[in-house]
Amino acid sequence: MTAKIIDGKAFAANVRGRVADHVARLKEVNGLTPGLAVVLVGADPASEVYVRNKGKQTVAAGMNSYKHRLPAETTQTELLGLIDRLNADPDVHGILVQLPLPTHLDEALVINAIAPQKDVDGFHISNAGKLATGQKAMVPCTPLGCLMMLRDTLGSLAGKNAVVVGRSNIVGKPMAQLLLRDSCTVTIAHSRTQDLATVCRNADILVVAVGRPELITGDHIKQGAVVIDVGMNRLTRDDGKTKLVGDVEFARASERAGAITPVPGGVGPMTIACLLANTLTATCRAHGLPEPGDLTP
Ligand SMILES: Nc1nc(=O)c2c([nH]1)NC[C@@H]1CN(c3ccc(C(=O)N[C@@H](CCC(=O)O)C(=O)O)cc3)C=[N+]21
Repeated sequence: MTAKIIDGKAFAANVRGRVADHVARLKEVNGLTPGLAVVLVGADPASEVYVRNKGKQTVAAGMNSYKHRLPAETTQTELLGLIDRLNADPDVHGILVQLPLPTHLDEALVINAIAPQKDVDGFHISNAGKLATGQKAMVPCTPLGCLMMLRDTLGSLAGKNAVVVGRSNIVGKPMAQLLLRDSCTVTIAHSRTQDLATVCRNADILVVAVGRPELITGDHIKQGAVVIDVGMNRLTRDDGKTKLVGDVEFARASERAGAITPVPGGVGPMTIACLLANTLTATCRAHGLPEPGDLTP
């Protein structure tokens, strides 16, 4: 079998289009413009590019983008002060603090200082707890994007065996919660799992987010499985150029999978589209308006 390639780029463009339609209506009917504040501490070049892309797409969807660039030596008190101001600002509906933060800053403390209803990353302890207990939450963007692509590919996920490789708070754990909510039988595997290939070969749905280039090979894939590759590993080739590869060995895996996401052009673009969707959702909730049902889990 040769897998269907799930076009995350096209899917993301469709999501952004739907967000833009909702935003246009919010403006016209309610006189509201969603606003997303992005906070970047320090000057990591990769982060700069990524933050610039987010800003562009935010504006293209008709939303306001507020960028806050702080020097690497910003103190915790200064950063918490900015978050307080953004929490109190009625024009800001979503706040994203770009991770990782410089090591002298306490990431958990900073994230938990964001007002949970403005936490468009879904990283706040309150949102994680709500997701885990089936309450309405802000859902992390990457798992939300993966869920949308899985539902689009498979229809109902009920009863499927889902294996999530990776147990991070930002992808693995919330992904497992979302799959469980959709009535999958969920296994969370990780770097210490014994006989990973056997565990993975049981998966109708395989979501990989371990950050190890091409750890998952064809040998790990059940015939016809749907494979979602969250990995983004930048490798330097012999000629000095860099290339982006996932956590899945794409060529081999697509000989067995039923459908698979590429890297780049798979999960990455969906993450940003879902950030915009979450900002729209946060705006609707802040104003007691009906939520965009097609853009929330
Ligand atoms: N608070 C916080 N929230 C985040 O969501 C967050 C973060 N911090 N820190 C950094 C990571 C990284 N991240 C990416 C999302 C999309 C692409 C993306 O769209 N990639 C494209 C192109 C990649 C390329 O060619 O460089 C693709 O996969 O096709 C990349 C990276 C979000 N992050």
